[in-house]
Amino acid sequence: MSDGDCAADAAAHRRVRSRVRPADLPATGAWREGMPPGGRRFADLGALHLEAGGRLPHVRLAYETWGTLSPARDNAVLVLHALTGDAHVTGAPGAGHLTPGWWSSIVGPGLAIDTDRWFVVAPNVLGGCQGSTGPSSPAPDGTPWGSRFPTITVRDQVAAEIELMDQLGLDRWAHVIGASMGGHRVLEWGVTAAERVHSLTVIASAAQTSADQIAWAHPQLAAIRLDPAFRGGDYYGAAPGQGPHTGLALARQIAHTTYRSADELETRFGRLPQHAEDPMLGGRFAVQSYLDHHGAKLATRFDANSYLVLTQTMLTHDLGRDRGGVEAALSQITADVLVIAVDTDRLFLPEQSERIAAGAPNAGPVRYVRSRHGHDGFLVEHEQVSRHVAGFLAHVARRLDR
Ligand SMILES: CC(=O)SCCNC(=O)CCNC(=O)[C@H](O)C(C)(C)COP(=O)(O)OP(=O)(O)OC[C@H]1O[C@@H](n2cnc3c(N)ncnc32)[C@H](O)[C@@H]1OP(=O)(O)O
Ligand SMILES: N[C@@H](CCO)C(=O)O
Repeated sequence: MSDGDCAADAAAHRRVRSRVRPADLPATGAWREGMPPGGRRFADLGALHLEAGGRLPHVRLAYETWGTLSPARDNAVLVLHALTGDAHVTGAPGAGHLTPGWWSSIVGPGLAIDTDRWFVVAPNVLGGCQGSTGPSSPAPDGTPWGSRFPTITVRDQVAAEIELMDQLGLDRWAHVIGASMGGHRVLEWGVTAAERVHSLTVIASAAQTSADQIAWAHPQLAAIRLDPAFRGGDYYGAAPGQGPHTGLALARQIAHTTYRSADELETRFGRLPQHAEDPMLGGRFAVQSYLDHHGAKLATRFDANSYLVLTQTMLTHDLGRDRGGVEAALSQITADVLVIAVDTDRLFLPEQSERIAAGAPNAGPVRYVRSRHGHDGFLVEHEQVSRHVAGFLAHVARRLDR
């Protein structure tokens, strides 16, 4: 079994995947200066001592790169994915393959994060299942960590990313950008390694997880843990397709509802039945079918233990922990900061973005994406996100004299 395999428990699902996923991309050795971009690479980072205690004896991060590092090494941009994202941000030409990524409309030649200009690096997060060390990776005894995977935090994830940066030979990111869970890490970079980041963009995120967000996550965690196929987290030896897919799909259904706005669901689906199904006779409404679809789809591409571990890092996310509170922590950020919120986001409320902008000394006013889609607006509203990010990066380039 390879490190961080999202489908470790679901070989059967490989047959239904409709397109090539990052796990199928060519794996190459670590990136070295002067190398062309292309494919997924791995960085072996050694042991990591964890914030909550304990250690991971061997940490590996999978990552992809696009563009070329400038001779002055001043054009490196770090892109940090959200909960179920991965290192495959874009399939821009020149990246060695043309499979679209989750931000293909934002990152690429001539796009907002212009890979003709910036050297872009995107790691799969620690705890994930797309090549980086996570619960499906082998523990020292050679079997998957499963239930034994230690508690990790956003700070541990960033500590691993700092190790990656060192291994790549980079001193300072020109820019670090991420949304949602990616935004947690962006902010943590800004505090933990203030001197190593020139500028930040944090999208649809928060400096501290709210009670409401913890509440929404609570039944998601329970849905996975209560699936009999979860087996306390040690399900990797199960027959193909016998993993905790039901629990994971249910968790995604709960989450997906929070990723979209009530208004959108009403406008798109209203009370329409799903095709010929009759809700009066036990059939589904269209919105139920929509959630079934998204739940089932995630279960084909993600590992339930990673979902738990990463969700837990979001729950414990608190930029102010042991730093005198959120405002004291935000005040330590020296980077220029762009904060973007989605006006209809009912999970990461615009107030949470306003708090970041008010607290980070070099943040401008919050820029709003106007969308009917809610939290997922950062993945859907490409033009608006591009406009805000491109404008800010032009400012960053001027400040760097690039
Ligand atoms: C950084 C990251 O976050 S990376 C991870 C991003 N990707 C995901 O999160 C995957 C989950 N998908 C999503 O969250 C969203 O689809 C997004 C954000 C990627 C795109 O949003 P939208 O373009 O608005 O897509 P939408 O939410 O309408 O979903 C479309 C899907 O629902 C399906 N669908 C729509 N109506 C119904 C229905 N009544 N019954 C069943 N399925 C339905 C469509 O067929 C389509 O399926 P497909 O994605 O398999 O092609
Ligand atoms: N669709 C996003 C939402 C979380 O921000 C994801 O799955 O990562």
